[in-house]
Amino acid sequence: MAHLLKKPLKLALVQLATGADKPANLARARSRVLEASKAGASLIVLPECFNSPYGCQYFPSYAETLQPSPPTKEQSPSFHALSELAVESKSYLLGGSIPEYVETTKKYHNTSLLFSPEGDLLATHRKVHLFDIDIPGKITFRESDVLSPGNKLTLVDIPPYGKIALAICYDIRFPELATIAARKGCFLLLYPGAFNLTTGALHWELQARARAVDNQVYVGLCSPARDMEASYHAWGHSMVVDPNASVMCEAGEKEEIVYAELTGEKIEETRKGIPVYTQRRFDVYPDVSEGRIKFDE
Ligand SMILES: NC(=O)CC(=O)C(=O)O
Repeated sequence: MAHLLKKPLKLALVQLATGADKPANLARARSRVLEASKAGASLIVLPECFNSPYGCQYFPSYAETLQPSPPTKEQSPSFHALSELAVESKSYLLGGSIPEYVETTKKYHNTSLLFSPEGDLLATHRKVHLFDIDIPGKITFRESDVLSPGNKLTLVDIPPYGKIALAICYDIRFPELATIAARKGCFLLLYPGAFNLTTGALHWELQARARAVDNQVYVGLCSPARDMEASYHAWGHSMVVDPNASVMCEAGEKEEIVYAELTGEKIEETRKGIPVYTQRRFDVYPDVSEGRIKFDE
């Protein structure tokens, strides 16, 4: 049987310390991505809102325009920084997310961008599930006050490795998206994400391990570093989880790069040992991946 992951892949998650200065964020991202590439990573991930602070009050002033593609440097300095950096680092590079403004619709989105080692934009994913929560005395957050949701799943082929799925932070809480991506052949689910001190302690690792064990695939979560001077306190703890739901690597709270070696054999071995993958009873319940789904493959 052909492996879902056709060649071993070194994945790097850059838990970047971000601040209010966008050019400084981009410069910092550059030096950390080059460090990861020197360490042998061929897929490098930056966190959610890696070019800006995270918060509704920041989205409009940091937003960049991506259309028409490619945008000019004035429209999207982050697009060009990522594209050039992918070439320089000779890696697949996921710009975790940036605030995006769409002139035609006058809407803002939380959008991640994946570039090939040749610097081409392979995919964009707009956060599908917006982070609207209210835990009294702890945290209230309403992304939908400013942002609009994306309306598609994003599965991308990254030759010679195979297919990966892109989603952002709160998207991880919706297991249907992960299940569909896995059933469509993805070997890795990537979630740049900024959980916080309340929800991070509760659910960050649990969600990562749950999506992995449900689907017997690799899962990567990449957070900004924690900054207690910022208005939003990111959880940190970027991690890669293997298809058996074991944590392969985990960052602390500060800026750090964590690495994991992914192999197709590990997926096959996990699925052979506990063969839920082939034991599903779609005669009893429907296969969610067969429904009406909006894709960007
Ligand atoms: N920030 C998010 O989008 C999600 C989050 O913090 C959570 O789900 O918890």
